[in-house]
Amino acid sequence: MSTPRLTVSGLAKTYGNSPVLQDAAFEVVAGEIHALVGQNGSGKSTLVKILTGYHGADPGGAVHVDGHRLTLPARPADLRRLGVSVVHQDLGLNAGDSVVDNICVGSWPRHPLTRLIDRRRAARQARDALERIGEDVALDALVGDLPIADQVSVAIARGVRNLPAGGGLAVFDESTRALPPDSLGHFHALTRALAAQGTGVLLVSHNLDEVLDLADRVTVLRGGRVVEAGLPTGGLDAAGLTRLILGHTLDAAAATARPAPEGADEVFLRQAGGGTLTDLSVRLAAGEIVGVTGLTGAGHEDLPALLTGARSARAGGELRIGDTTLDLAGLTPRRALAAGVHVVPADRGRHGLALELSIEDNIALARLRRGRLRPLTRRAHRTDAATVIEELGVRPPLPDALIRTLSGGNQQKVLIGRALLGSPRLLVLHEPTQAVDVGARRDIHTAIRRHASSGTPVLVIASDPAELVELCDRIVLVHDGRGRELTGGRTVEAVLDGIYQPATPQGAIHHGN
Ligand SMILES: Nc1ncnc2c1ncn2[C@@H]1O[C@H](COP(=O)(O)OP(=O)(O)OP(=O)(O)O)[C@@H](O)[C@H]1O
Repeated sequence: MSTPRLTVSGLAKTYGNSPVLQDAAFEVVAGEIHALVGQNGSGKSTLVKILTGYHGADPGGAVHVDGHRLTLPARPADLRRLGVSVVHQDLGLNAGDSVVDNICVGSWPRHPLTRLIDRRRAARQARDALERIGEDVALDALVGDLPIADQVSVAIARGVRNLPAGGGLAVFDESTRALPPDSLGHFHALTRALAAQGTGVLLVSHNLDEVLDLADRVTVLRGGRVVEAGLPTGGLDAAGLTRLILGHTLDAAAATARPAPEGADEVFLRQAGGGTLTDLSVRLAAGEIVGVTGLTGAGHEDLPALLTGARSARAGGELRIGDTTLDLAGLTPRRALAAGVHVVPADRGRHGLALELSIEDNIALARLRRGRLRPLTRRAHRTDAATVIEELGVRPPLPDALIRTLSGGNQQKVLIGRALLGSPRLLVLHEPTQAVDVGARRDIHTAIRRHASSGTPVLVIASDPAELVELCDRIVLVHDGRGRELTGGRTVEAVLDGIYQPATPQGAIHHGN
């Protein structure tokens, strides 16, 4: 076997009295893609944060990069010298900054005497980094204006900029979590090319297909301990990997589809437009789960903001819920809530949860926001929190735990569980299972189905075709701002085919009353 780029041995981390990583040991060798997987809260981010210098470790453990021992907590200068870099969750780019700024942020080249930023050298380094991965992106462009494929290139170029040619260690920390399926291929191709040059790649991902497709070997964390170190992925399938991650298999029967609800439409979203969306109509019967998807920029991602009333200035169309008709153009968040529209955003940190408050307070806050006149008693808040923790399997199961201290997936569970508590007349979920492990995804789907079965219509806006096929009774595809329903079989292939095809008049949804 070739030289280890990374050797982790006896690594441990304790927060207060809680050991979250214990005696972790594994190796990443030159030129391999090595996946690090585990349930939410199993310690993956903690390990990555130790590798990248964000956290120190308990005494006793060691990290070696190319045979050199890294002093912990790792210092940025040491990481640069040894060639360790990270591509952050969701690419971690700043949309409002240029390509050069995004690639060079954190380690600008400076003039040796004046210590001022040397912009010419920065541009050269950014271009070199892009060239190394075979990409060519306009250096002055604002990253937010670039197509997602180019944003992927910029994020990876930033990751490789400080790596020695053909060497070093690149850590991809859930980098593809929110990437749409149409840019995943590009990401995977660049990652493979990087490893082929000799760089070691450590890939943290909840996407089992991605792990099986991309990684050569996998290390599995369970409850802070490594239960498999460097297992070749060749002999593994999704069920086998699931068993390793959870410690048990998932009950296949629990995932089977339920009969599609029938009955009069409870909700009619009619000719909705705003942002990139121009014409989307969706009808939902009581208890129906309808998915909405499309390629990046097709317009479906604008739907959550339209339905919360956050984008009403540029909106058009109407939303009918029972006897109430809301004009999307004049919709305010207060009116949307009063009509019973609950939207769970994709960006839980910015629009969803108060990170410095506890699980219980976050749940109580949501009740207040929904305009309850009478505040609930403390005991009711406790019961709410206990319900969410139990139903979604939140870890740690402590109502007083601060949201900030929860792993990403457990934060997501609180967000979804909280939304399911109320009795919305329309529940809108944007990427409901991002960042959650394979078991939690099943729990979330079961909870959504159970909720729908009590009569709530649910709209799911998501980019993963497999998730939509698994969860939804019907699927609407958005192409160039216009929606049409997927007809025929609901399969992953049909969704993927459909999102590339423009709407035809026959396929469009009937707009009449
Ligand atoms: N600052 C902190 N204080 C206390 N506990 C923490 C803190 N940060 C993380 N933890 C705990 O450490 C454990 C491991 O969290 P970590 O973020 O490493 O999990 P993870 O495997 O990355 O999960 P996910 O897949 O959900 O991101 C969790 O139980 C979490 O609650």
